[in-house]
Amino acid sequence: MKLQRSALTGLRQIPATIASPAPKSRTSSRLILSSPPPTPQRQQRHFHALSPLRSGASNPALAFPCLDALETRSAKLEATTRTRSDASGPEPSYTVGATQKYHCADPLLLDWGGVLRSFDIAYETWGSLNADKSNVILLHTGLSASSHAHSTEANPAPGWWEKFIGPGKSLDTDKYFIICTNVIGGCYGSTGPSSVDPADGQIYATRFPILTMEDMVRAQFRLLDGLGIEKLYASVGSSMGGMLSLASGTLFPDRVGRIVSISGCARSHPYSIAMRHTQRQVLMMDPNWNRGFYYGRVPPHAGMKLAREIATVTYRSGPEWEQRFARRRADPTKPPALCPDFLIETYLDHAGEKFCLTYDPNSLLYVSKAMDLFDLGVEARRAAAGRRAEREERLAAGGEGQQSSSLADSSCSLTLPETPYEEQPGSVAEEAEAGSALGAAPQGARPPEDLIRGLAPLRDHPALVMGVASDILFPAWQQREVAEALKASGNRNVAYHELSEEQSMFGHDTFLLDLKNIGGNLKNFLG
Ligand SMILES: CC(=O)SCCNC(=O)CCNC(=O)[C@H](O)C(C)(C)COP(=O)(O)OP(=O)(O)OC[C@H]1O[C@@H](n2cnc3c(N)ncnc32)[C@H](O)[C@@H]1OP(=O)(O)O
Repeated sequence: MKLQRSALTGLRQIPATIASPAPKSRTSSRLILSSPPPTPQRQQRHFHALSPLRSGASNPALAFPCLDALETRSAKLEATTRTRSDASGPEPSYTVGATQKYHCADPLLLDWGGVLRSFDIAYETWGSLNADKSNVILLHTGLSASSHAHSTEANPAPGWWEKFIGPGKSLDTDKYFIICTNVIGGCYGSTGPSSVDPADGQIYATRFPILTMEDMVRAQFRLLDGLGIEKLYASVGSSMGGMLSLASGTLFPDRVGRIVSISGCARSHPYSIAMRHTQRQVLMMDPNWNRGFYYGRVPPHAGMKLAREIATVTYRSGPEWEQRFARRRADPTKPPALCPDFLIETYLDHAGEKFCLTYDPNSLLYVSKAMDLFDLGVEARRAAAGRRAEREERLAAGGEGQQSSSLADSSCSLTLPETPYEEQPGSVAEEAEAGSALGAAPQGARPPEDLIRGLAPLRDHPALVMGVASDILFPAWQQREVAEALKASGNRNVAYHELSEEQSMFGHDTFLLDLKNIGGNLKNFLG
């Protein structure tokens, strides 16, 4: 094998076969041009340093297997588009496994002005409904989960809460009839951006309206209406499901018996919004996203992969990764690489790989935005009610014609203001005094008045709130805030459990993994 001498050190020998010439970059020429004027000695050194450039680059170009893999996937997906005659495109159907489906033919008016003229809800059930239909538990999912919380006869694959559901389990199917739905906005059978708009027979894509948690809950209660279920024994959820659970109780206090919120919150805080923002941005910057109109074409799988990697950083914890991966590299015998190299990097890469073609990218955008918009404070709830009332009035007055103009009004036209934003020192503290600010209240402090009043509809509902100290996405202070706000609103039946770092290092994902504490407390609470 022919060997070349390393240009700068002269120490390393590089096989010529892998020493492909690096592309001439503007950066490197700029660097050379901006060097200080050469002295005779420096000139001599420069000659030695630069001479290998005459016969090629100083160093071989690095290899990028992570980018090769993305390109290969794009090419495969592209080829699928070309070879498929039905023009349905290369993206997966997303819906996995058999579910039951409820079709609601009545329009659903949404909080931010959009409307679904009709919609489907995919759902699955476990256990038996009792004669007076009083044993129903509505189980809410996290952001990207389907209704498949547990295996069923129709779909025997394990569900996302397989170990928590069953006879004698945390959600005891000997006692309760458990219903889990895919949320609207999702892609596992419920109406979402990848569904067809009944108005024109085309896929919604980003013509799908902005959603809220409350919209998702209203759709779920339409399903309950359809099943003839007047009141839930309990509303149970973790993560986004915890938000949905609280939203169910505040929207329909007479139709919910008990509330369980695990690693959820009563309103999204700026850090969680920031983390979801970055995920949406990397996804939307993937050229294949095409402003949401990628159906029938190569989907934005690279953006999805990166979004999932960022999400995974928020789902687990540093202490867990310290124990699990420490600073180990995947292959310490190889030189470092810019592609995944450390075990934590290959882990994130794997998490992104697993997810990038299993969930509809537009669903990720809409559902994660709905999480950002979540706020059960009384001011936000009043404002939403006001908007709805106004919209309903306009629709009633104008009928179908008004409906389309209401949709046009609801389309987002926000642009960044030309005047630079200026921080308002003191305003947050003042708002906190007035009881309406977001923020981590010191332990034992009274929660914001706005939230106490917003959660007041739940004052008579036995409630279980659980949090995890190692969770950075829905931090434990938010769980304490929910529990304290419920108590401050007059609720005397609030159970609060916080798992210490010793009990769980799994961060936000603890709700999926900790059968003993999460599952145990849930079982005790439900009775
Ligand atoms: C915000 C909301 O509303 S909800 C958010 C909820 N969270 C999520 O959606 C994330 C979901 N989490 C998962 O899917 C997890 O896999 C869980 C919770 C189901 C299981 O977690 P764990 O059992 O701890 O496994 P984890 O996924 O961390 O690691 C195992 C996987 O990583 C792979 N892996 C582990 N270490 C490495 C590594 N260093 N390099 C590459 N791959 C690795 C394993 O091979 C395994 O792969 P597989 O899943 O394809 O079999």
